[in-house]
Amino acid sequence: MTNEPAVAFEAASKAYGPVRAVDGLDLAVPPGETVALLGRNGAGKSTAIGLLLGLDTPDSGRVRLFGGAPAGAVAAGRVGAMLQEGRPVPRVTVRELLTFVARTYPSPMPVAEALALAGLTALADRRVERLSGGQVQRVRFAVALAGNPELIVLDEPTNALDVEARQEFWDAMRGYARRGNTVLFSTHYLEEADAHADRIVVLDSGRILADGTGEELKRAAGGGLVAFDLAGGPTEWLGTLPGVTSVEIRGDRARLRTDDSDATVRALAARDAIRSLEVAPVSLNDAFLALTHKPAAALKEPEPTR
Ligand SMILES: Nc1ncnc2c1ncn2[C@@H]1O[C@H](COP(=O)(O)OP(=O)(O)OP(=O)(O)O)[C@@H](O)[C@H]1O
Repeated sequence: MTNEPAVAFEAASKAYGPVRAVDGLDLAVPPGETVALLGRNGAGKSTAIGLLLGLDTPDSGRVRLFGGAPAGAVAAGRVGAMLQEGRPVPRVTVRELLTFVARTYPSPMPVAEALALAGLTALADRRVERLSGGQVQRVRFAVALAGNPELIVLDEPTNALDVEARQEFWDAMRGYARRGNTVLFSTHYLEEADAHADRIVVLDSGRILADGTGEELKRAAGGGLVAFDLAGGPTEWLGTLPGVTSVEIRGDRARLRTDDSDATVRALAARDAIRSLEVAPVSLNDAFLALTHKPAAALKEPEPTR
């Protein structure tokens, strides 16, 4: 391993006519990190991934993989990818397919190892067209592993999978990441980004809106919510409390947004204004909305877990 980032976007831009799909993107991913690219439809995730894999070239700036041009890293098998478009399912077994793909790489991962990592050992002799959607997605993951890559790039890998298939997919991905490999995946799902990535990069209109852990995004979006009963008390002083960024009064209940819940609660307690006190962290969903300033309808959420 070198000290080079696994992935580096350096002021990379790509426009389609008037649309700046990727707009001056600067992003470095060190080896071993799992990063989620989070954004709404059209945020620029797939375009960024296309640039990263050398499928497209930036209009300006550049993209480097392990310190070199993407095409070199891809040809050497250092990068595996799972893109969105589904290819027709071949009429061969899982093992046959993987064996065939592995032969196209200079130093492939042993087929049995790719099968195990993708959770497909028991399905190795099943024909691909007889698998479920979730299993096919893991076959695509195994195909991406065939070249024994150090970096894997996944464009919305769990789209259209049910909860169980999603969990199985992420288990497979984590097994790969635990070996010290780098993962970059795109998603619309906040919970998936939070649960499976070390770092979340929020993209909007081809630019980075936020970059950090789920916790950091929540903090950046304004910490928490403190609510309590006013019990007929005055309200004009609430906005001056430490940490408070906004005040909302509904009936006899005050709801304060704060970037320092602890300080806000201490100040309220000093005034004995803690009747039916409620303190809640800002949700990741709220954080994302605050960052993108878009209505909730623009977001997709995964189905609730069982
Ligand atoms: N080949 C293309 N020709 C014209 N416009 C394009 C092309 N590819 C992408 N765009 C536009 O660039 C912008 C970014 O699209 P991109 O597919 O990268 O977003 P995304 O975040 O991956 O969205 P999704 O979540 O829907 O996959 C969008 O406005 C899209 O319409």
